[in-house]
Amino acid sequence: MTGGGSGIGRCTAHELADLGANVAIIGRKQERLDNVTAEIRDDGGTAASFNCDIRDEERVKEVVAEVVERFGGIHGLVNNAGGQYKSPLEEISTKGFEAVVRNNLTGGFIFMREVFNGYMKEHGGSIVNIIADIWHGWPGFAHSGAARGGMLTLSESAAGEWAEYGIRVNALAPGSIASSGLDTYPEHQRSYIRNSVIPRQPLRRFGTESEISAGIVFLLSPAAAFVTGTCLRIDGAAPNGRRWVLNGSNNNEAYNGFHRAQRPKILEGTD
Ligand SMILES: CCCCCCCCC/C=C/C(=O)SCCNC(=O)CCNC(=O)[C@H](O)C(C)(C)COP(=O)(O)OP(=O)(O)OC[C@H]1O[C@@H](n2cnc3c(N)ncnc32)[C@H](O)[C@@H]1OP(=O)(O)O
Ligand SMILES: NC(=O)C1=CN([C@@H]2O[C@H](COP(=O)(O)OP(=O)(O)OC[C@H]3O[C@@H](n4cnc5c(N)ncnc54)[C@H](OP(=O)(O)O)[C@@H]3O)[C@@H](O)[C@H]2O)C=CC1
Repeated sequence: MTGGGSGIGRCTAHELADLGANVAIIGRKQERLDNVTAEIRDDGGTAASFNCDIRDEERVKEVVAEVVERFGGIHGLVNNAGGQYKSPLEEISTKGFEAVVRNNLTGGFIFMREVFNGYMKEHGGSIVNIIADIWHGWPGFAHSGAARGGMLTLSESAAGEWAEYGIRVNALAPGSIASSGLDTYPEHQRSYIRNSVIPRQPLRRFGTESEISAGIVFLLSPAAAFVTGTCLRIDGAAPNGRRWVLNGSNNNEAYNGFHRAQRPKILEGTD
């Protein structure tokens, strides 16, 4: 479980441990990892923490070997670690773009490859890659949208290539989830989500960490034995990228910046 020290990862680690799994809690901040490991042990479960930056290839190799040594195998991998910052596309530096892609795509790729080579190739397993609500883009988070879109197709490719090894690979896309991760954003951004994003979503509320962990557990479990190469969207039917068009009373305002000659024929005579 990468990113197991907080939020969705912590919640999923608890749920997996309750179901009897031995859980490897992976992340960078040792105190968080130790806290979650202690919580699970207090509840009677089995867990161990592994300090690791998912972008550090050599450390990932070591951690995969340590987990196999400690628990005897890796039957499930949850690539959950990730995050990004909000920025207009034109202001994202190349360094910032690459940092976000490395955290949300390359790191997950490294983990998948190492778990495949270090255990699953011989024994099979299930991989769940956490992405985001990236349909129709992710305005304000273009770097992360690009990385998560990459993670989606990476999951589909891996599902095709690794099916013969008994490995299932799926993505899971959370919508707006009331998690510790969301709490890291400044209040004005959170209130924008609360007041402008959530009301345009059919279920009109934030999702919870446990609603995401339930989906992860399903995809890891034998109940999903015939599910691979797909994406489970748990988002209350959030429109995300489409919100820019859905914002007005009709769609015409989306064309306001266009010269008359460029406007679609269907809009002629509507203003
Ligand atoms: C609509 C409302 C929705 C409001 C919010 C909507 C949320 C939607 C739901 C999503 C929820 C979640 O994902 S929950 C997960 C929450 N957690 C996070 O998001 C954690 C975010 N942070 C990180 O993971 C990392 O800091 C990350 C961004 C990957 C960068 O890590 P690194 O250590 O590799 O890199 P750094 O050295 O920090 O930065 C590298 C460069 O990146 C750029 N950079 C980094 N942070 C920056 C920042 N805050 N602002 C500008 N630029 C930044 C700069 O160019 C940096 O270079 P210099 O200029 O040289 O410094
Ligand atoms: N909450 C939401 O609304 C949504 C969340 N998501 C995604 O779901 C996932 C979990 O989010 P959530 O629980 O909300 O947020 P959190 O910020 O609580 O969780 C992210 C976790 O990832 C770990 N992490 C980040 N970067 C690295 C790294 N390079 N190496 C190792 N660990 C890392 C962090 O721990 P540490 O800093 O200690 O390493 C942290 O525990 C993230 O990928 C997030 O982007 C997607 C859509 C919506």
